[in-house]
Amino acid sequence: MEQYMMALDQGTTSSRAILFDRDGKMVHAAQKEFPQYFPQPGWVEQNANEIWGSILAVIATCLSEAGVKTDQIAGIGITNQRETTVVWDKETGEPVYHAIVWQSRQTADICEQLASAGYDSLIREKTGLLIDPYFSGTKIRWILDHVEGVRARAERGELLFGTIDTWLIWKLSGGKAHVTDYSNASRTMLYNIHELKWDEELLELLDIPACMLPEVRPSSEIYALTAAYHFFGREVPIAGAAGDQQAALFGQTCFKEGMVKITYGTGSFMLMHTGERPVKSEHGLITTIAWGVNGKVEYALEGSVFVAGSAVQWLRDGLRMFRESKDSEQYARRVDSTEGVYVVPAFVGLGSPYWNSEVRGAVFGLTRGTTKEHFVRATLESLAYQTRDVLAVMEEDTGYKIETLRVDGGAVSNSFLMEFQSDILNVPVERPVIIETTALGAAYLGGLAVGFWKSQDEICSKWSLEQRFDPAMEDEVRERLYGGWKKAVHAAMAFQ
Ligand SMILES: Nc1ncnc2c1ncn2[C@@H]1O[C@H](COP(=O)(O)OP(=O)(O)O)[C@@H](O)[C@H]1O
Ligand SMILES: O=P(O)(O)OC[C@H](O)CO
Repeated sequence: MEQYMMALDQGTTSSRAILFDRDGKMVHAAQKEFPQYFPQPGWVEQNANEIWGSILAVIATCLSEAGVKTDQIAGIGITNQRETTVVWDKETGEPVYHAIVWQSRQTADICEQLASAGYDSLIREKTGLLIDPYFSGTKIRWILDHVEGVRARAERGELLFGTIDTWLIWKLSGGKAHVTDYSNASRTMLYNIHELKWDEELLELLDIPACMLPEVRPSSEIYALTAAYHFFGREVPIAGAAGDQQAALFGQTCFKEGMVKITYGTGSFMLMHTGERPVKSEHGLITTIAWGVNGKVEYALEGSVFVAGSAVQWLRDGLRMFRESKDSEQYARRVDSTEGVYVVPAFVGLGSPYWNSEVRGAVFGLTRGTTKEHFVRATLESLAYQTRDVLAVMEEDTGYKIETLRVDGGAVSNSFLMEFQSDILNVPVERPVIIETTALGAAYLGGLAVGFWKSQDEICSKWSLEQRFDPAMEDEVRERLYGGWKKAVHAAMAFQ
């Protein structure tokens, strides 16, 4: 009977279960969206039980639609929206508060205090990160400070913290395993990425009890078996985990130093593999752990853009400009340019390379002649401009000239976006056959641990190109357009 690896990809807006065969081909996928909560401007929350429910639903749907039995699943790999923070009771399994999502700005005050007390370089040195509400540490602190009775319960050892990987592994294993992997730990602002341990000084600084924290393990290893009674009716090895951006780097087989990928999902994230060497950025990128595999921890340099595909969702759901995200392409193609319109989608501030929590979205260059088509095109173009902001500083920080860019994630099926991306970077863009690279990376990590695949070399041979987009824009046009974007971003930042 044919065997498969199952990837569980728990993203910001939806959960997916995807089956992969030994050739790394997608056999079947099931996907389910779940609710988002916006309790105050700039806050983004989710319900961890609803996330768990969506995972159970996609597992069941995927297996039944594919006609695959549980004894055909060799193992499970997990990948997740990163930084999103859950705190729950270890006896009842009940979360004490909503999951605070990575995009949420509700800890801006705590960050402000840390920055004005001068902790910037200490945090940078130990964790590779900047002080920003993005990371989990201040989100845990916020829950301990704001939810009644929670601090005392945490100090008595009754509560557990986890990012979404940890929460899912804990639930899948019936509460047996409280673990995370190196890549997820490196997003908490509490983990020392050089000494590979939770950092006591940072825990003290944020007043977070160490007993809440999960054990940190490699990204490819059997953490636990699924609790048979739950749903599989069988004990299936949970054999790999990585944050979604690191999993995408793995799925794109960027195993060599200097290789780069960008994933366009809710946000967009460019990661360069830097080998066993953590590279420090001078220009607003962050240093992160790529994964721990084969007894080795490897690092990446990352540019994190908070709003990418979610700007397209905003056009769709907020402004009701079209029914489906993919319709954005036909509107954008109906005009030859935006005629000077720029959209700066800074809905939750700006991440790399600006790191500005206060700035909000803006539109520039409107005239009486501006149409929906210009507006849609300007929004798609903003995704490409943000990528250029990040790529430019990544080249400066590493000294590498980026020759090609591997792309993946929901929005890369938009060929207009890919053409414009290549034009504005003046770099060829390569779209692989499998754009669900995040899930593929998780399957690979899990599959290596259970012997479904033998080695990273074997995996490398499975990457295949679907389409390459070569730059075709004149230099003068490229620089004029990009110059307009820089002016628009700076004008948006001036309006605070
Ligand atoms: N053809 C398209 N053009 C532009 N954006 C798209 C297209 N298809 C999907 N998207 C956007 O991509 C995002 C979904 O990508 P996905 O990788 O599933 O995200 P996530 O993992 O963050 O939930 C959505 O924000 C959606 O608006
Ligand atoms: O949900 P995505 O794919 O945009 O990924 C979110 C990131 O992991 C946030 O750090």
